[in-house]
Amino acid sequence: MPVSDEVDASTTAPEGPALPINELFASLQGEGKLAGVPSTFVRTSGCNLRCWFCDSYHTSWEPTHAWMGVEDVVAAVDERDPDHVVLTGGEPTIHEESFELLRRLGDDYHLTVETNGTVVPPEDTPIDLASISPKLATSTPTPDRPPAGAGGDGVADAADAEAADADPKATDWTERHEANRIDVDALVTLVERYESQLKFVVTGPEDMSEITDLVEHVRDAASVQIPDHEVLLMPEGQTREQLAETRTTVAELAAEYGFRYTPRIHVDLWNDAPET
Ligand SMILES: C[S@@+](CC[C@H](N)C(=O)[O-])C[C@H]1O[C@@H](n2cnc3c(N)ncnc32)[C@H](O)[C@@H]1O
Ligand SMILES: Nc1nc2[nH]cc(C(=O)O)c2c(=O)[nH]1
Ligand code: SF4
Ligand SMILES: [Mg+2]
Repeated sequence: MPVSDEVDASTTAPEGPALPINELFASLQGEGKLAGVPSTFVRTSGCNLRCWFCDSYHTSWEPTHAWMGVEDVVAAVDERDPDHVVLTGGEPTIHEESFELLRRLGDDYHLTVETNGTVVPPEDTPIDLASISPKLATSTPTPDRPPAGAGGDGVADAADAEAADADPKATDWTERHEANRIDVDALVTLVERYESQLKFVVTGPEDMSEITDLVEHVRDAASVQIPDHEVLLMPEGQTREQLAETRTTVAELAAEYGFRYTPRIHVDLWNDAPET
């Protein structure tokens, strides 16, 4: 579903600070060190990257949204009365108004921001957990790895390659995604400033050398420790079936390398249903 029924379906931005909202819902945090914690999710639309596997296709490859004033988002969160709020996307940090929203929510809620780690928020932005998911080389879209979301079957095959050639979306984004997916300085600032987790989407053993190199670089440059238990390996997969194929390998890699494994419990529970 492109835009949640729960969000006001305004197609034009209201006066004052506003955000393009794709979904706003209550669920359990499905990933990372707060997995299982009841949380209200605010999902902005729009992203500066294009992972081929993006499970939020309608915020990246085909962004759709309704505009909500920041005050209306705050009211919708207050109505659900959670302890924890998760701001996600798309990439929430590409919108200045996300920082205004966080400032408005900061006194009342524990705030997690799900981010690809390419943008540093203004210094006064309250964030209790920076959930950083740096994007690896295997996230880059190519004709062999076209977008898997909404309508795709998640299996890159000749038909997808042909479709990607015909529709230049995937190849248009190959270079742009590759050029922008990692910003070590931004990652260092984020881990120095906030309680953090580095949550890597893992497609297989070939991802491990890039993960260990990147973690080493960030550790060398940062003035804070990054313990192994804050480096999380998460299996790639938008559906139960896809996760069933990757999770054992990824769990075994976590055990082998001493990093933490995170499940995707919302996928186990509700598969790829919207607003979960
Ligand atoms: C949709 S993203 C939005 C936040 C931000 N743009 C990012 O990528 O971190 C939310 C989380 O889902 C993860 N994710 C997206 N598609 C996935 C997939 N197919 N399998 C596993 N994790 C996925 C991202 O890596 C990120 O941790
Ligand atoms: N339940 C649930 N937990 C999540 N944790 C991070 C999510 C995200 O899309 O950022 C997410 C999500 O989409 N659903
Ligand atoms: S960075 Fe996040 S929202 Fe953007 S395409 Fe990748 S997974 Fe999707
Ligand atoms: Mg999600």
